[in-house]
Amino acid sequence: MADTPTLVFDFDSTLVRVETLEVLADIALDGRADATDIRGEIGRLTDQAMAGEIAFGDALRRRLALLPLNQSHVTALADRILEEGTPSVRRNLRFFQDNADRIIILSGGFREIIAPIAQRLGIAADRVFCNDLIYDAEDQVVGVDDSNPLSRAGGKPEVIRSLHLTGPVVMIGDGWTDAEVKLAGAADRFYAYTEIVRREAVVAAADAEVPSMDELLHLEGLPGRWSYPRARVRMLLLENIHPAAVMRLEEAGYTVETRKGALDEDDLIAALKGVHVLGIRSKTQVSERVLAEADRLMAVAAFCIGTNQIDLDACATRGVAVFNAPYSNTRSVVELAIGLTITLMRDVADKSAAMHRGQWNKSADGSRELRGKTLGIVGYGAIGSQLSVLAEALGMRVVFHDLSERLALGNARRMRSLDALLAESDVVSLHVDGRKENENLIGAAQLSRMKTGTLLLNLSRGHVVDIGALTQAIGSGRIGGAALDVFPEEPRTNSDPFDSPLMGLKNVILTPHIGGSTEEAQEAIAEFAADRLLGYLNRGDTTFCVNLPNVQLADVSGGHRILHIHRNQPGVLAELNRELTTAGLNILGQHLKTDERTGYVITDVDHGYEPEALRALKTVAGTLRFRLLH
Ligand SMILES: NC(=O)c1ccc[n+]([C@@H]2O[C@H](COP(=O)([O-])OP(=O)(O)OC[C@H]3O[C@@H](n4cnc5c(N)ncnc54)[C@H](O)[C@@H]3O)[C@@H](O)[C@H]2O)c1
Ligand SMILES: O=C(O)CC[C@@H](O)C(=O)O
Repeated sequence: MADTPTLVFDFDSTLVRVETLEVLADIALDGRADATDIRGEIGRLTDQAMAGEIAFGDALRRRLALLPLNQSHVTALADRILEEGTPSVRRNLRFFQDNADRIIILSGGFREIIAPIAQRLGIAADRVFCNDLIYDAEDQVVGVDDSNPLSRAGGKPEVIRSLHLTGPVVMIGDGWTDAEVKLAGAADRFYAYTEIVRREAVVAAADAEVPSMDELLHLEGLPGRWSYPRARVRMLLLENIHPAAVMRLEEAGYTVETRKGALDEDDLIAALKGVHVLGIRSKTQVSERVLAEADRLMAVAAFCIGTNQIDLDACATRGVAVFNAPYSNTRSVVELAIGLTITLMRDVADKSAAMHRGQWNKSADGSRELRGKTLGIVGYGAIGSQLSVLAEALGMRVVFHDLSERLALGNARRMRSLDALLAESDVVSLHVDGRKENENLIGAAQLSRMKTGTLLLNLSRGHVVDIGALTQAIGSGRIGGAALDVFPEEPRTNSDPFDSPLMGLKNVILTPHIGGSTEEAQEAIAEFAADRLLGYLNRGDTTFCVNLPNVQLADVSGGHRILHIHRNQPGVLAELNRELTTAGLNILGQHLKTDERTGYVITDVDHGYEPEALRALKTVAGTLRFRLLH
């Protein structure tokens, strides 16, 4: 077809991640005393030639003259060149193989090195244009074939012109000699390929910069390994999320930006423009207003347990998936709760503070062992139930209260009411979730039901305790001490001030929301939440999603996957399938899962269909979000 473009690829630092001559220099100079100097000179010549500062043919001959190169060196590189394929080229191998008849390799490099890659990509030998090394009788390289235009300045445009290609010619490469093809009028478009090396002058001369094959194929409207270049998917991670997450997401090809603190609503709205995935911890409020303004948002990950800072319903209504890491910091919170209980029981915090002021106060008054005391756990979920096990192991009696039916572990006793638990406990530890209804769960009335001298711990959410009432109860002596890790108002960053009426009170320990802040927990959260995001973005997998139906999915293989999130209303699946049939799609497999609010349909189809036909799926009544994956 006349309009089908011919894609002309450079080789070094484009199809492979190395510069051939530099690697040959390393091999040929191995063990020589002057290796560093020669190596440096060769690198300089390569850079100057690639940036267009000296003529290519000139640079090639000068570099070869510097090298004691022989056939065995060339063969050594040829034998391992397949390992040096550029990552996104390797990923898109199938594109090369399926489109080999519209691809040309055009390089100043050498045939022996290019041939194995061309073969792997399925490109016929007569579509490879490159230099031929000349050897003497001892197999030493003495130069290149001077009659080959590619051994001279301006060789690449000359070769392309001589081919009399019909249809558009698209040149792709990292060097100046590639830019020259377009500048000399031998190509219609030139893409500066920057996955391996980025040269300013080359980028400036290009129609566009492509940091990967995925981007190139996307810009050219050609089918690649990924339905959408992952580098175009922008992720914003706030609140100092562990670098393990950034590493995992970047390694998968996504573009990740990080910021240390949380953002207020207006700043978050501004920061979310064009962002597809938001990562937060407990402080960033993802409100209805934020979501209404987020033009691209498809997923939010809470890199923590709590999700009360996110308007989950508003997210679901927009088809925005929300993930968290429900178990990764559980143990850290439990260990801190145990430590704080002992610290409160022994008045350690005040005694230590006094020592720092030079006061020695050796006394057993008010100091008690854990053993035999009753711990009342409010909220017997992941944290509460694990605390129960550890507290019993330390000799405590455990009672608990939970709104849901929970299995009592060990000898723990379930209490039918919160009041009954409060009346019986020596220590009350709060581990309820952050639902709105739990605001002031512990207020003046509840504090008055506790035994005099009871200790109170809150490592759940700040709004669960009425701080004014607690301050009074501590002042009156009803509460013997308290440890609070969470507060109704928490500073957004470490540089913002903290204030609370509890500051300075006796036997009150205040910690800056660090229950889950251990190195182990933060790394585990980072990996878990990043994996959930990758599962969703790459496969459509919603396992552990907290606001959409959970569907566990294998990788897309062979076909394409259509993901359709919709309001749970009658007839959506039937209409969707009607549209799929009209579009001529052959369905390979289909899942539907609904909750009371939302439906999620995953349809794997054969890829031989007209992509335009899929547009109709977006118009199916009730559609919230539609995505195609392959
Ligand atoms: N301080 C920290 O750094 C830190 C770290 C992790 C988790 N958290 C918080 O700890 C809390 C517990 O986490 P989890 O993983 O155990 O959650 P979870 O969902 O496993 O357990 C919470 C339990 O509380 C129960 N519950 C809710 N409201 C209740 C009420 N009014 N009365 C009795 N029971 C009630 C639920 O039924 C559930 O069993 C959450 O608020 C979470 O955000 C804090
Ligand atoms: O690390 C955080 O910001 C939150 C920790 C904790 O409250 C959680 O919900 O997991």
